[in-house]
Amino acid sequence: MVVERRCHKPSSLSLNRDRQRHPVFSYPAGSKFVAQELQGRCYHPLTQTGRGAALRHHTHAPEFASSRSLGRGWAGLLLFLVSMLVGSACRAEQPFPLFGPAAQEPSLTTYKAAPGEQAPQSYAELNAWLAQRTQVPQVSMLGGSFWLVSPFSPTQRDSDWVVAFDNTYYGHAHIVVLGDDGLHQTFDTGSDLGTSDVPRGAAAVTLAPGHHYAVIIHVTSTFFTAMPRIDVQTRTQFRKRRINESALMLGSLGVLFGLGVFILFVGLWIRDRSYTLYGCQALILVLGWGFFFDLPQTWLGISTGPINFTQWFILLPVVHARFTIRFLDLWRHAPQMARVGHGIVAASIIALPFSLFFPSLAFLIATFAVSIIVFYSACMGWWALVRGVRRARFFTLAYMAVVIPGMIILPVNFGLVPSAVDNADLLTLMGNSCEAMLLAFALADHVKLVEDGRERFRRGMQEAIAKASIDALTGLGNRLAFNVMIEEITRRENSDPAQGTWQIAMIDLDGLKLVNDSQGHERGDELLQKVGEGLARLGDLIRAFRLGGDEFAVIAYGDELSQQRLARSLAELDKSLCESDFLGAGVSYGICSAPVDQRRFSNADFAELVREADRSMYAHKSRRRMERVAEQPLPEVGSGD
Ligand SMILES: Nc1nc2c(ncn2[C@@H]2O[C@H](COP(=O)(O)OP(=O)(O)OP(=O)(O)O)[C@@H](O)[C@H]2O)c(=O)[nH]1
Repeated sequence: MVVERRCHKPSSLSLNRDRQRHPVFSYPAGSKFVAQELQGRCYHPLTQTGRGAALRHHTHAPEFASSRSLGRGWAGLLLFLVSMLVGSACRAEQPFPLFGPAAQEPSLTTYKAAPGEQAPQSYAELNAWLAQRTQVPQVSMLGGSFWLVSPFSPTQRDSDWVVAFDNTYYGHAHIVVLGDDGLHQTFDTGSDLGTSDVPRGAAAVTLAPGHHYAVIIHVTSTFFTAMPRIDVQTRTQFRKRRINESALMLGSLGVLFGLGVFILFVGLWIRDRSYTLYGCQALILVLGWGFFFDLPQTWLGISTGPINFTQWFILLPVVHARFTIRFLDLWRHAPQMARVGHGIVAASIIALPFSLFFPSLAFLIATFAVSIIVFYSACMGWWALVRGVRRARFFTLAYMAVVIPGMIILPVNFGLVPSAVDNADLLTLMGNSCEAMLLAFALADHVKLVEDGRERFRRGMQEAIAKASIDALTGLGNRLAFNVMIEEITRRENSDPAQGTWQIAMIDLDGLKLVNDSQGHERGDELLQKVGEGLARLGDLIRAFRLGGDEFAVIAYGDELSQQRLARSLAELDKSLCESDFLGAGVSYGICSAPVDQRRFSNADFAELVREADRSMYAHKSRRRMERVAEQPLPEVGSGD
């Protein structure tokens, strides 16, 4: 039974074009549905053989405990790296000239300095002057006033030399260079004065080969960051070295600053606290190192008063600990450790004013604060890495970049072992830049992991929807799939109206109850499957659904001829069922079609089509019933007894 509902004249567009416009039909009809795209609200059905098929092999893998063996591999590699580097640094007999030609490092004797004491005026007075001094083993890390004396003789036949007083932060140094050739040269340097060279504390002197000289330094500082050192180098060598050091210092600061600003901006933009904390952390490091190298005074002429680099480093754990907690999600995975992190934050906040009131302790507090936070973050990263947390890979690597120089430098700073490198501060700054870069990688890696997780979730949802859209018995789409397809068609037609004819057939299976009751439910299921198979074979541009029970529907697209073909196919299916051994089986159906020609289709239009097809199907069914009744032999008339 075919009921036609014409809207406009039918189209004559080619099938290929129609297929392009309606890719939903370009897969074999009757196969299972896979929802391909769940982008917010809209998704469209595809079949098993389409793109959706590739999705089936995807598995869900939670990030935690996903790759423990991989994590242990990384951890082992890092441990090996650290032990190699620290071991070779400790074996070094002389400081390794990392940043340029090695300098002469004449030995340095330290004496206590008293107020009002003057340096000797000539080399000849030196011995008598030294006899009046009280020698001490080394400068106190908590600051004070000291005399540092270092005799030396130039080892090269060169007259242009540079004497540099470095390896430590100091407030004010008055440096006197005396020689047995009558040389008497003085210069003042130090953070309190606003030095003009970066890094601080170098002066050019003219030395005659074969003569003896001495550097006498009167240094006063609230604290020292390491044991002071005097470097004597020819000017050419010194220039090379200073260019290298300055370039590396500025490069490292530039990396920190660039990463800090960029990631802070990204964090504020996407409102992600990890990024914001990371950006702040990098910028605090820039300020800390900038103050360490006296850049505000040297470049900007700003006097920083009681504020020095230490306050920035004490502030660092406040953001650093929170970044670690957030990035590794410690509140969820290790709440005790997250509490420890918050303890570090609180301790740093308390220590900040303390460092201003007790300036000589400021560096020790800063060293302690930085060591604790680096140790905490490295341990947390390590802990997470061993548990297979993928995002901890670059994170742990980043902390190795500061732990390695830290392990080499800290014992040197406290005078416990001889210096292994010639500019420990710069090495630490470079370690910080590497750390910042690796943490930026860690954030990028994290973004990728989040994106992967989102993709897995999306695919999981697609699979779930696909499963929920399939009728398990027949493999046809179910009522959900039917509704989705109608929505999809209306959406497509509205955005890109086509020319053609939409046909909907409503089909009801006859005799299922009889088969169930007389031949058993299994035979009833077989009958349903047979109908499903028959409908699935109807044609390329036809999709069949089992709406529930013994109700089926077909949506087809084509021209008038295809509509007639659909009616013929359903009639053949009915015939084959009637001739089968399923008792009283057959199909009743009604087809309704709506030609479209640049016409907007709504859900209501389709609902109307479905209703009309339904009405026509019931008409067909009742007519078949009447026919059957008519075919039955009339009951015999009583014999009249
Ligand atoms: N075997 C089987 N039976 C089902 C299934 N779903 C529904 N049924 C049964 O199918 C029967 C449908 O009953 P009716 O609607 O009267 O079906 P019918 O015998 O074809 O009669 P008409 O549709 O009125 O022509 C009910 O007894 C249901 O319990 C199924 O998945 N498998």
